[in-house]
Amino acid sequence: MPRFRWRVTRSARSPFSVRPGPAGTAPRLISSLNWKPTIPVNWQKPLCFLADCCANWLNTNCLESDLMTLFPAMLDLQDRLCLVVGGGTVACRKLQSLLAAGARVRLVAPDCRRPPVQGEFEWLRRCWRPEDLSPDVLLVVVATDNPQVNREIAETARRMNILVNAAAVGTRGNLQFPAVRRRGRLTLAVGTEGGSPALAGLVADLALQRFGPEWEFVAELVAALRRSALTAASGREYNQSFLRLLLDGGLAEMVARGRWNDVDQLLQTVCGGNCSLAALGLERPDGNP
Ligand SMILES: C[C@@]1(CC(=O)O)c2cc3[nH]c(cc4nc(cc5[nH]c(cc(n2)[C@H]1CCC(=O)O)[C@@](C)(CC(=O)O)[C@@H]5CCC(=O)O)C(CC(=O)O)=C4CCC(=O)O)c(CCC(=O)O)c3CC(=O)O
Ligand SMILES: NC(=O)C1=CN([C@@H]2O[C@H](COP(=O)(O)OP(=O)(O)OC[C@H]3O[C@@H](n4cnc5c(N)ncnc54)[C@H](O)[C@@H]3O)[C@@H](O)[C@H]2O)C=CC1
Repeated sequence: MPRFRWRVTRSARSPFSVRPGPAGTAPRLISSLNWKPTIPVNWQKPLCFLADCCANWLNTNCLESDLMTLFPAMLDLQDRLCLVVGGGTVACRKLQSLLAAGARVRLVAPDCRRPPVQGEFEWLRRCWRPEDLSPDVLLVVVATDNPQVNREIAETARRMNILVNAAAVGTRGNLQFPAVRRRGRLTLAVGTEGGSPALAGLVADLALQRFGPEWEFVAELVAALRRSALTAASGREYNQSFLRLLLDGGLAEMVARGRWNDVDQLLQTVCGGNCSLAALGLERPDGNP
């Protein structure tokens, strides 16, 4: 069966409105659709009302996630205060990712089902209170199993310009966590704008298979190369052509197989005679100079 999908770019609007007619005449029905309605005058007001109701309903119930074009960004959360409300599996997963990012985390929940294996956090062992959203909170994860509480926290936080990660259905947030996999400094982050978080996880897993453990070293190497040989001033094309030559020359495979002499050889061929792992300040993982 074909599946209809609303394509609305901003908030949904009723396609109809009523404008007052000239003095003494009935109000006019204005349609923004390419359809000129011939509707009996006494139907016009109820029809507008109905269309408004539909638009409101769509706005609050269906279109929130479809409307968004989220801006993907990497946040520096080091020492920033993040609040996690709820202590279930979901909240604990988010707690763990925030701690891994170096955030200062405050958990507000009567229980904590899966305490993180690593990292320290503050735990207010009770239910959420409005004063928990102090102005020094940068972001709040809303993950209780109580929809009303979730909505209240999210609304209060948005009013205070605090970023809201709404983990639960029916709560409106403005920051979603993507599925993240890492190879050292190479971060693979996949999002589906709330469409299917499980798919995001699956695609991230596929990407991780494609970029195996050797990519951690590859990313280190090209970062060192960028600091020394490649430069921001040279622009993208210059940088990319170097990187292409290295990758097409089999850099990742050489690293994966520990062929460090070949890596040095490739660096010399592509980047010039003096370039080598040692010259870039990188230790060979096999310990040889
Ligand atoms: C909007 C968002 C807000 C946010 O939480 O940030 C959100 C919302 C919701 N998730 C729900 C369900 C599930 N979420 C997961 C898993 C993940 N969810 C994550 C992110 C996001 N989830 C954000 C959108 C991101 C995007 O779309 O790109 C990931 C990527 C990152 C992370 O959580 O850190 C992590 C992947 C972990 C990984 O593999 O890396 C699984 C699978 C599992 O648990 O294994 C399920 C069950 C299967 C399914 O439903 O798909 C429900 C329904 C709850 C209910 O039915 O009660 C809601 C609420 C709703 O849909 O309104
Ligand atoms: N975003 C995501 O990835 C996913 C989100 N969800 C949704 O996230 C929500 C939480 O899911 P789970 O962790 O599985 O729930 P859970 O039932 O395991 O835990 C709920 C937690 O909320 C706490 N809580 C309840 N009222 C509270 C209050 N007033 N103040 C502070 N804490 C309070 C409870 O003590 C408990 O620790 C649910 O709405 C669920 O549907 C579910 C799966 C994945």
